[in-house]
Amino acid sequence: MEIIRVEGVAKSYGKHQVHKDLTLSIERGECFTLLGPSGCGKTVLLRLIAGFEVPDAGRVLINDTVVSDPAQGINITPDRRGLGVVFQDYAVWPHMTVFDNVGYPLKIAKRPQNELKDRVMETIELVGMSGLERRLPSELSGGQQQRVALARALVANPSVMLLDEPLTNLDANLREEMRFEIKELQRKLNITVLYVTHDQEIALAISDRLAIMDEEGKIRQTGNPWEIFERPADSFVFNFMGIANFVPVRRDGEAYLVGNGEQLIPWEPPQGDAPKWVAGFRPSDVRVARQGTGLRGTIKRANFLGAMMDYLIEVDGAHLRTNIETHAAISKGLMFKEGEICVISFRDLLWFNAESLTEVAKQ
Ligand SMILES: Nc1ncnc2c1ncn2[C@@H]1O[C@H](COP(=O)(O)OP(=O)(O)OP(=O)(O)O)[C@@H](O)[C@H]1O
Repeated sequence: MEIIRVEGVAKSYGKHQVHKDLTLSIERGECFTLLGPSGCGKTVLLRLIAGFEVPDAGRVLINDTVVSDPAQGINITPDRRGLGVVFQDYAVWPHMTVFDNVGYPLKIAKRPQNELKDRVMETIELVGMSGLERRLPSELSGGQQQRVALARALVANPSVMLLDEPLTNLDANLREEMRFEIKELQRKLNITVLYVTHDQEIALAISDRLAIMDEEGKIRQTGNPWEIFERPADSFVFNFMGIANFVPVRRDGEAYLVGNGEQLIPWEPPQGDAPKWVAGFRPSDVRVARQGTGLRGTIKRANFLGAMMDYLIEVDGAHLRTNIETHAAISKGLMFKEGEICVISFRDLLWFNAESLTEVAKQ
């Protein structure tokens, strides 16, 4: 059952149209991520849902209640939408203790003192901050401050949490730890989370479902992490979810050749009659060997990245990237040097129509 519904929403700032006719549904109890490049309108959408912005057209519903509908003159204020919000720039208040920061939403809601105290202590414990109630934010680490912001968003028992890139300012280790904690909290409290980020890894790690938004604010695909990664709806999604190789192919009778060369691509050819095709594959979907069947190429660049070896390979004028675990490369004799000859084959490959580079040709 859906808990948030955005229906045909449009939003412009002056001449700049950020959203036009955007529709999106979020199910009760799921962790839903909105993933898209910087500036595509993710924060604007969250602010529209939270009630900090009013749409020019369309409606927003929360729990089947219309909370924004300019056509009807409806605009419920943020504090009456039952949402917990952690915005990137919505930091904790520096002059207030942890206790006062977390208790603030209950204080302005004029909740009785006893209830406020119990609930604040309970929420502080929930985010693992017990014992630090009297500290000021300046006496906390970045991760602890982020926990305070989370606690403040959770204290009023919201049915939905809106999180806007809450981990951006944390270092890599802390980011990973916090993303597991957010997921744990969501499961434990059985609440709905709408998470906004441009970080693919976080999105794949925490989401039940995710939506991929392009630069124009258009949603290209909605699905679970597996569907988004393995069954991208188009080349934008495919490319956005990791480095992708797009290699033009030449059709010659039944043969499909790379670039201008004479080598057959060792993969089922595309069906359909697009005038030109492009083969799309991720570096991890390329197998590299010293001999055997496959496409012959030349190692143009060999980069040691610690756990991985990253190779740039030229095949008949086309350049493609592949990577292999360093341990595997050593044990299998695949530590290539620049200029060496290699043979490549594929674990997975998708055909794209070269004209638009948007539609995946179904195999
Ligand atoms: N109050 C505003 N006035 C004018 N333009 C705005 C306003 N808020 C957002 N925009 C513009 O709307 C576009 C979308 O901004 P938004 O903050 O939603 O992007 P985002 O996808 O969240 O990006 P990021 O991942 O970098 O945070 C941007 O071009 C931004 O400049």
